[in-house]
Amino acid sequence: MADDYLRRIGSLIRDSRLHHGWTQNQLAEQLGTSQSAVNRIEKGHQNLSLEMIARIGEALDSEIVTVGQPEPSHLRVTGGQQLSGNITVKSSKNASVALLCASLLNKGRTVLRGVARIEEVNRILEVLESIGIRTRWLGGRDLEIIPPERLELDSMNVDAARRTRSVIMLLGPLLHLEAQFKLPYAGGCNLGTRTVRPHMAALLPFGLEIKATGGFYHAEVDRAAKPNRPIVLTERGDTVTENALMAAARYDGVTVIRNASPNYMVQDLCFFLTRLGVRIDGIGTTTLTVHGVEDIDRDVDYAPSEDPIEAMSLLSAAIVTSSQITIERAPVEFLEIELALLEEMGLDYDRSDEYTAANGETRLVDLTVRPSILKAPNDKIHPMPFPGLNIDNLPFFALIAATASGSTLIHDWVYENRAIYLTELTRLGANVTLLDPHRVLVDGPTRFSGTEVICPPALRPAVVVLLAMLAAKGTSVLRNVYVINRGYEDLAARLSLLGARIETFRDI
Ligand SMILES: CC(=O)N[C@H]1[C@@H](OP(=O)(O)OP(=O)(O)OC[C@H]2O[C@@H](n3ccc(=O)[nH]c3=O)[C@H](O)[C@@H]2O)O[C@H](CO)[C@@H](O)[C@@H]1O
Ligand SMILES: C=C(OP(=O)(O)O)C(=O)O
Repeated sequence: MADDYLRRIGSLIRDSRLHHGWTQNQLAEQLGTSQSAVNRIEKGHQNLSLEMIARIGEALDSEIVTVGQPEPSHLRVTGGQQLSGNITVKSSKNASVALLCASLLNKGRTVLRGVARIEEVNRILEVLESIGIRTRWLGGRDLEIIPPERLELDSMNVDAARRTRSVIMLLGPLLHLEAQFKLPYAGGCNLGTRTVRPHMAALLPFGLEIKATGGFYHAEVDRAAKPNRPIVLTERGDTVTENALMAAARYDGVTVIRNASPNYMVQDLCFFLTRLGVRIDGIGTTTLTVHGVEDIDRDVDYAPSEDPIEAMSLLSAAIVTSSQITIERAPVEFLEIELALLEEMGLDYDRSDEYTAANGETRLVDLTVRPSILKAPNDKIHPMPFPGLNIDNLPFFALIAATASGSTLIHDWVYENRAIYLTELTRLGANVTLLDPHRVLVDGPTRFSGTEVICPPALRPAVVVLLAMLAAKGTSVLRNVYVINRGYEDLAARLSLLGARIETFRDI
């Protein structure tokens, strides 16, 4: 068994043991082995037979690994537990997938450090591998990416590609590599129609023409085309800005992108491109001036920053369970509006002095959240492109509003479908009224009670339901949690380390 797997299995065993509140000695007793053997197993220093893994799984009443196609996995939550302790925010899904796509711009070796082990990253890795790119976990969470001489786009793993929205970000890099190619329609969260036209408009000045038919975008590249005036994005979208940046990065000239998104994943991509020798003026603003380079062949090392949406999820976990926890490494510059609003609602919390993320740029803090009595905010809550309240954080405000006294109007003007999923909270006892597809009215406070829910097909609403279950009296079941694993690494196990009672199980 490869060392990397042994370490991962070891850490799953450790998490599960801690979840049971057992010492290494206690687990050793159950297994009829020594404490030092358990210690070696947990550190990944011990070869494990399948029989041993099964015995450990049985002792801990938890499936450590599955063999073959995994069945859908579910969570059983015993709510009402207060959480305590410290938890560290992991790197963001959205930056990681953008950087994986951007690694195609580089003929050299790319190493991405501290990448969260999430399903969205796995799907993009499957896509990259299927077209001939060598990818390898170096141990822990560092990823190595080495491109081949020539891509094999016809062998693309279409199933994996269709499960992500991120695959759309291959358009920008591929236009430099191939004169003709096709990509499957992008998937991701099912939030109603999500636009592709802005991507086509942003990439047309680089000669990329796309026809969408039969489930694929068919692309043709006119190499003579040049972006001879500023590219004005018709909407300030994150992935569209990233596509424009990746196209501009290998264009031998200067490209100005206006109405660019300055959001966290875009900033991470800019910092990464800078390491590849691309000069970008205006990082963090809505006008980016990119001094591209025709050829990039560098060995590069970069660590994407921490996920503001995960930080917001953890803040919400503390709030709904009335707990004191410390959230370490929260990227505060992407949470300022959220924190200001929570303060207005009455949240009692402290933040540490700022320090810098491993990318050398992003400002981080540790946030200590204390139990607070919240009231509804004075005005409706609505998202805006950065530096506004992040659209992906909006669902968490519906949950928080349900714990606060008074009425809160949540207005999701961006997505056609996401607000609708927030009505799932009514199953757990919240008072959420859908006023129209974009607006919900939440009346609190709520005494949540446990029940069974199937995950909505959207990441953040699914996490919101899970967090409500942590607050709910009694036992709840959350079914089909792939959607959560798409964006969060071992969320259930990490919450369990804070004292939540969550078990993972599968249908037989
Ligand atoms: C892989 C990735 O990075 N995904 C993120 C990215 O998706 P992505 O950039 O793909 O977001 P979309 O292109 O789907 O845009 C989101 C929605 O916003 C609308 N829109 C956006 C900007 C604007 O100025 N006007 C406007 O109307 C679009 O029409 C669309 O309906 O950004 C979204 C919005 O931050 C996040 O929810 C996603 O997590
Ligand atoms: C909408 C989201 O993701 P995606 O763009 O990958 O569907 C999200 O991260 O909440």
